[in-house]
Amino acid sequence: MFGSSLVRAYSATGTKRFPRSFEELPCVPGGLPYLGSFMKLGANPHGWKQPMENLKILQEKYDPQGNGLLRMSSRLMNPKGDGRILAFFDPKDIEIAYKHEGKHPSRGGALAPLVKWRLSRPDIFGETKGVLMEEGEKWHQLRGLVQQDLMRPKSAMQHLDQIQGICQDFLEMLEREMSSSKDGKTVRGLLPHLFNFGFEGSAAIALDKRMGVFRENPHPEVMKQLREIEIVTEMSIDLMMGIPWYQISPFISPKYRKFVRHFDSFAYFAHIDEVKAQIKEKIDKDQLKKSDGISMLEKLILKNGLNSNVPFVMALDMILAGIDTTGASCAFILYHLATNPEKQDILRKELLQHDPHITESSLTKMRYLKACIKESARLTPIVAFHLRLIQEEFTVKGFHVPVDTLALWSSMLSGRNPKYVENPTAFKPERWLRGNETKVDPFVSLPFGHGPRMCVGKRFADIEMQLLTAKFFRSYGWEWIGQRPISTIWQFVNIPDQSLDFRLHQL
Ligand code: HEM
Repeated sequence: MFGSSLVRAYSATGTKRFPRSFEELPCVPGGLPYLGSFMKLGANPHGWKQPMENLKILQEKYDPQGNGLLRMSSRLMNPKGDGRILAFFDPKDIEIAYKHEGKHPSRGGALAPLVKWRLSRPDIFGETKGVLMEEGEKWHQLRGLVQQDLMRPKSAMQHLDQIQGICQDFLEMLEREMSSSKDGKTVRGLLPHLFNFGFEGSAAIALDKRMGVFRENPHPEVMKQLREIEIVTEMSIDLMMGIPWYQISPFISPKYRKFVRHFDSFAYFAHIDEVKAQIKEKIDKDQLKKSDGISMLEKLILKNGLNSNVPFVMALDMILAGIDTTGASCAFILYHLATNPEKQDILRKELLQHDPHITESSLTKMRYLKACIKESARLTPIVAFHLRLIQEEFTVKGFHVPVDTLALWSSMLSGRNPKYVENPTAFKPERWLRGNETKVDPFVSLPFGHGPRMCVGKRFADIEMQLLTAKFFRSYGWEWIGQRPISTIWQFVNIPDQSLDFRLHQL
């Protein structure tokens, strides 16, 4: 009965030490019952558009000594741990927290509306909620089934030519946009096109199918589906952060019913039965063999069998998870390079040392390109918060953190904090190059998360961002003509708060 407190009170050498209790941590007080003080992240002045900025204000107010730890509460966000939430600000403490994420890391119940929808659609999801939403041993098994095919560096490299083809189509679309502008050089409102790039790239990798979004006349059905996803994404923060009436009954939550309608439309559009029939035919004719040339879906079917839902749900998740994430990341890269012409020149010099057709070997040598992408993710990470439901108690800065505490941190805050990054507001890709003496702690900026539950699409997202950036800056000089500085809006991921407008100079 006294086991865990005794372990805490005595160190391994038997000398007495007293971690202070969780309740003694600096804390954001108040809040409504059930919703708790966590909801102050969505209050004025920044609202849910910039909850990270609100968190910074709350830390300055309630942790004036700058301990780097701030306790909050919300039973909505963490029903399992009595509403305990702890925000971390110091990269050293973030590293410690990851060490206690357990064998089956969990991001808690933040995606509850999506889980509810999946459970109500057994015809699509069957025995699995997908790697994004499964928990515990089921997540572990599922991740094991897809890990190798998705995370091996070679897997992504097999798609180099396919993605370069998509980049080429994007460039042709840009030419059309420019030639219809007054000065023949301007493109405005590029963000939706970048989302389309994420969609086209993910669909090509997952299904080996080109959707043709950059054609002069894209298929209206495909564009309708992209709109469905846009609606779902726009609604998701409202649903995730509001009182979950839909858990009592979907009938009392018109918002949830709308969310489901649009999600259904997208999921059924994937035409799973049709794709299944085509692949079955290939298998029957003995035409489907494990090789580099087959789609990710086909690889997963060969491993899991045609009757398993796992390959189809993974393909659906790849498409869903690759739209806004890759699109918004590319948007910020373009912005930072367009507003830093001297960095743009250094990048171009590197790109021009290689053949325009990028190969695995030339990509490996493009170190400045990768540093630009890392630096953009440090300044404007698209994921607002990283979450872990702590599975092993630990002590940090002398305070006890119990099991089932929901730990959260924001790369936006650590990445811009002068305590951890020298001259943090400057776009300085050089800081990520080997040999640079001003080292940045790796836990300062974690665009893809960390550990066994980190982003499973990282390899694909990396090559998509690298190829698009390389093609764009080799072909044009990019000049930003929007307002400065750009800021972010949290819309499931952080996206730019204004239209992406550029003037392009042909090289
Ligand atoms: C630049 C683009 C992307 C960024 C910045 C990004 C970032 C992230 C982050 C931060 C996580 C949470 C990791 C954690 O909890 O430690 C995540 C999870 C995930 N991402 Fe990505 N992502 C991107 C693109 C993609 C793409 C293209 C796919 C398609 C395969 C994808 C699929 C997933 C999946 C399935 C998970 C859940 C993994 C799990 O729970 O085991 N992501 N992503």
